[in-house]
Amino acid sequence: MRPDARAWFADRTTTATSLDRIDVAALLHAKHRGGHRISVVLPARNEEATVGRLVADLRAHWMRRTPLVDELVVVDSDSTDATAAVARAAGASVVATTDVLPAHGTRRGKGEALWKSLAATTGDLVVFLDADLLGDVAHYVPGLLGPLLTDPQVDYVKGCYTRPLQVGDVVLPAGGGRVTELTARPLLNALWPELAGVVQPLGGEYAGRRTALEQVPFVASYGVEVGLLVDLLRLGGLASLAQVDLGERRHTSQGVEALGEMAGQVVATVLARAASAPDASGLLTRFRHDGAGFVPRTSSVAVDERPPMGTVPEYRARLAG
Ligand SMILES: O=c1ccn([C@@H]2O[C@H](COP(=O)(O)OP(=O)(O)O)[C@@H](O)[C@H]2O)c(=O)[nH]1
Ligand SMILES: O=C(O)[C@@H](COP(=O)(O)O)O[C@H]1O[C@H](CO)[C@@H](O)[C@H](O)[C@H]1O
Repeated sequence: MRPDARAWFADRTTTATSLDRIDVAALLHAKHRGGHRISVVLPARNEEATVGRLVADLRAHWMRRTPLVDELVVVDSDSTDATAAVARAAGASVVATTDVLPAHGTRRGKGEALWKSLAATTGDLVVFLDADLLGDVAHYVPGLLGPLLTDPQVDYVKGCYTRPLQVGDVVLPAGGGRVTELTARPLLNALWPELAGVVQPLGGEYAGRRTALEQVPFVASYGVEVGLLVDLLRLGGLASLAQVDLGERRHTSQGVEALGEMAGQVVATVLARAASAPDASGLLTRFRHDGAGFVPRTSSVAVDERPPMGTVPEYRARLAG
């Protein structure tokens, strides 16, 4: 690792692997002393199997027992299952991406749900968690908030964790984060070596200051994490970033075929951010074998992004109001 990445990794990595490793009382005090309002956002597309327990746990811990979180919003991202009803029944506020900033239309993708979440929440600190997380992850919330509540220089905090991989009924102790290991990490190391210390650049659990998040574009697809990381590096420098070891992360994993398109979206975003990038086609061709021969399938992975929320008139009017 380059000296700047190594120094960042040493200075900006903290540990919050369980609740007994976190001084929640101190965080509550810092929240009140700083006059902070905290939003938790769960982008969810067809997560009826996991979103209810997750919402119930997070509300019990951080809204009922300990008033750390002020609002918990599930962003329903064109779900075709009962995600919205299950989340609402568990106590979450639920907004459909189509209902937020309707004049701007709705694009497909996780990043779109996250971009719209800024217009559907009010916290000056925003925590993002995937809605397909498994196991006890309540500590993720105070863990991610810690650096934001205690260090005014930090604008964005990434969770990091070991990533078991579930294959059928077997859970392998490692192997998760396939797009990270095979695509994002090599590209980030090559193009932004100062980010080499980021353990989970694509991890879906992170938190940020609204004042920073509203100044950067949100890639509508799965390119959103890598796009935010590069854009927030450019906005505030390495010193404005931090990461927290949250222990282990398990989630409902997609197959390699779906991850192929995700990887394409990550690569397209990296190419769009790397000024020296050739004029990327925005297309990805993959192949299946139909028994007789290889059948190509081309899909668009072109970067489709939303502008910084701070430039959207309706958002600015809401802030002014
Ligand atoms: O168009 C989308 C795709 C995904 N997601 C959500 O984003 C999170 C991460 O997506 P996914 O689990 O598909 O990615 P993985 O974790 O498998 O890489 C999950 O809560 C999804 O429900 C979303 O809100 N809209
Ligand atoms: O890190 C990764 O390689 C991918 C896939 O993880 P798995 O191989 O399914 O554990 O998962 C992440 O990437 C997505 C794109 O940035 C994020 O949106 C997901 O939240 C995150 O789980």
